[in-house]
Amino acid sequence: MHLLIPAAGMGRRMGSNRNKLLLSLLDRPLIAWTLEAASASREIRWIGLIGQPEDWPDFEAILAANPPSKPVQFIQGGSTRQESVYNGLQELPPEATSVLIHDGARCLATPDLFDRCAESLRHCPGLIAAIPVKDTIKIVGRDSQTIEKTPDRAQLWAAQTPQGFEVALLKQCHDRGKSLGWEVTDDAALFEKCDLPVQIVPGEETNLKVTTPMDLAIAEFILRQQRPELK
Ligand SMILES: Nc1ccn([C@@H]2O[C@H](COP(=O)(O)OP(=O)(O)OP(=O)(O)O)[C@@H](O)[C@H]2O)c(=O)n1
Ligand SMILES: C[C@](O)(CO)[C@H](O)COP(=O)(O)O
Repeated sequence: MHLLIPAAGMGRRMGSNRNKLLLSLLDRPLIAWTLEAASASREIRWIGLIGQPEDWPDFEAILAANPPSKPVQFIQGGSTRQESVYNGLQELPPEATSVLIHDGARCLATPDLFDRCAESLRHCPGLIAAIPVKDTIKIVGRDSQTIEKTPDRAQLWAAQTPQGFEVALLKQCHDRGKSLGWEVTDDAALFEKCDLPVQIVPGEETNLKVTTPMDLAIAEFILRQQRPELK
């Protein structure tokens, strides 16, 4: 299985002046944890690491400190996550028929989650890891003040990554999105817009996306629970 890791963001919501994936989480840069989990997955055979060229020397140093058990190719990122994944798809080796896409910022995903997604992708054209929403969610008017409605929680799932797709279909969806100016925050949304089915794979409650400084503190807490030897 081929894996693309979008890692070309800035981390504006982190308030950082550099890519948040290079910030420290315990004793290592955040992206090192993501790479370690992908490397430990039995199913992943090749990793495309999508980044901004100014971060490549840091990525090289991270890989040199913990050499992964599979090839890693650097791919130039775009100005949005959507563009970065588009670039990644163009650089997949020709033999890649299916692909998993996993945010570099979801650094607590386990090797087992990668393996379960890869296995499920043998039986469907598109999937995402997701978990049922715990909160009651309100749809609020554009004034950000008044509730318009309360959707049925039984139908609400929080989207995570990995997300996985047949490469040919995902490329078609990205091409269509690009030509029609669609702006989406995940790849499943492109599949949905093209009326293609996306299956749910049970995600992990601990598979948070490190977006804000508070997420970084929570990720550190979870990592200490998962890896008691690091305490
Ligand atoms: N141009 C971009 C923007 C984002 N990403 C990646 O997409 C994932 C999810 O994005 P997000 O958490 O929003 O990261 P940032 O864009 O860095 O954060 P922010 O939106 O706060 O600036 C991250 O692994 C990020 O590196 C990317 O590859 N290319
Ligand atoms: C792909 C994703 O992680 C699923 O939860 C998320 O949509 C990324 O979006 P963001 O807007 O970059 O946080």
